[in-house]
Amino acid sequence: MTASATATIAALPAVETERVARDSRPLRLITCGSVDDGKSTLIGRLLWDTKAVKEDQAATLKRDSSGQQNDLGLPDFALLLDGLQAEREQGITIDVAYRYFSTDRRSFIVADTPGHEQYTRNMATGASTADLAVLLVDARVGLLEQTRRHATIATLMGIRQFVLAVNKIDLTGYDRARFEAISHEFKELALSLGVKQVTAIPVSALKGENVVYDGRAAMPWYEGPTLVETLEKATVRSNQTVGFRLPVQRVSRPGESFRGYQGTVAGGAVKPGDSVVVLPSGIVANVKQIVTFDLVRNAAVAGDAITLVLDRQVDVARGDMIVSIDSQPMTGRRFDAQLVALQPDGIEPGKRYWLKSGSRRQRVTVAPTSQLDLKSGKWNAADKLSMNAIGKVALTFDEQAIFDTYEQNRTTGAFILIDPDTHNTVAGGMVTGRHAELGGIHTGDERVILSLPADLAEKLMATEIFSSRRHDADVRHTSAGKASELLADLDR
Ligand SMILES: Nc1nc2c(ncn2[C@@H]2O[C@H](COP(=O)(O)OP(=O)(O)OP(=O)(O)O)[C@@H](O)[C@H]2O)c(=O)[nH]1
Repeated sequence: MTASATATIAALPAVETERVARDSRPLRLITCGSVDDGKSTLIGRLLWDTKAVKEDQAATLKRDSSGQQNDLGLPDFALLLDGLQAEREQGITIDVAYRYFSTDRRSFIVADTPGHEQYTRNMATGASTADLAVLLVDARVGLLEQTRRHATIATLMGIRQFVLAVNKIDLTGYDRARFEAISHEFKELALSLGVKQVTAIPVSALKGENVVYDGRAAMPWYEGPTLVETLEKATVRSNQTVGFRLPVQRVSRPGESFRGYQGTVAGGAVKPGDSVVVLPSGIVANVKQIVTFDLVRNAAVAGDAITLVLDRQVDVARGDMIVSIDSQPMTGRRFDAQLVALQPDGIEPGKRYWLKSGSRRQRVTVAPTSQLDLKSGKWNAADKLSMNAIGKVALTFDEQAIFDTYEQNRTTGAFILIDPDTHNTVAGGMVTGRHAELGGIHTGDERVILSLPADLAEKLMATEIFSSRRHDADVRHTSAGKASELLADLDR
């Protein structure tokens, strides 16, 4: 039942699982911990106690672990994950092994991110598809700087549910006060990151206490859920908070009479008759037909690979996006983003890259503005980013770009940056919004009469007062004071 895959940060869309969830989609989780906190033991224990380990693997495990360090006569669960090292690849490939397990209630996919160097990017990749993060600490040691680092990265990648597994609780003599002090400190950390959904659990991964089976015999003072019970109740992060998105991968023209636009639905749903807009051109059309490899369908949802047929001839090319008319993504030339720098050269100020998001590849200039200090959780001003750094940047495109925020859609809000000279992937990133810059009301002779945020300028220009009198001399000479009055009127 185990499976693994290497993924690049470009492959932010989910790795598919053949398993069908019993009552919902599988819950995706990531486990994070410092060296020796017991991450491998915990994952091994989860797989073992949920019987996700095949019999042949189980036999090997029992054999290999005989004489291992633990004298409890238990298999060394960490061995289950050993195959991973061999799967590591060079270059930009990021190692994330996906393990599958299930209970009667639900199935789970756990992203296991090995490696101590490159940890940030491995973790960012694993976290990008996860609904929940399990953070491990050693009960004897408590929270470490790493714990803050992992929690911060998980939050940045959009995770809003944390489980704190206070592991090796057996080695503290099941010390309740110790557990409570660590949980308290962690909850404060989580709150400072804006995460309110936190469950802290005292665990012995080695002995299997409070993982799948409860640990009441050893910890009668703990009345909360086990790790698996918590996971069973967690919510799945939805990728469908915005409307229909179809990044066009290919235009199919098998004959004169048929023209279809192929791609994987990246958000929302679509059915024949729906009105859609082709971006960036802005052409409106209706959906005539939805075809999959063998069927004509009456609807398609996120994750479906489809061919979309429209009711009129429109100009659509690879890299365009077909979206629902009433919930459109952002379009523009300047966006704000957060990214993880992946190459030794880091990200230089003002350098030009190729940006790839789905099937689209565009020229972009990247200007770092700040870097996250993972120790303090603060953003410090920075104009370049070194390898593994997480930074905020402004993206400026040569042409119109199309994005959702990553918070709204993890496919259409994610991208990678490619160095045009070396073809290396230099960063993986998430769009956080349109770049807020000072815009202005331009008069007919291009004089700026008032500088104000671009959104507000657009809003003002869209009003009747300005659009009808745009070239009017009165408006051209409107003073800043007068324009402010007009704005104040608008906001009333
Ligand atoms: N007593 C006790 N030992 C544990 C527990 N969990 C893990 N260990 C032991 O701690 C050591 C480290 O466990 P691992 O699972 O290899 O730790 P890890 O965090 O995966 O380490 P890396 O893979 O190096 O990052 C091993 O000797 C485990 O047997 C626990 O709950 N109780």
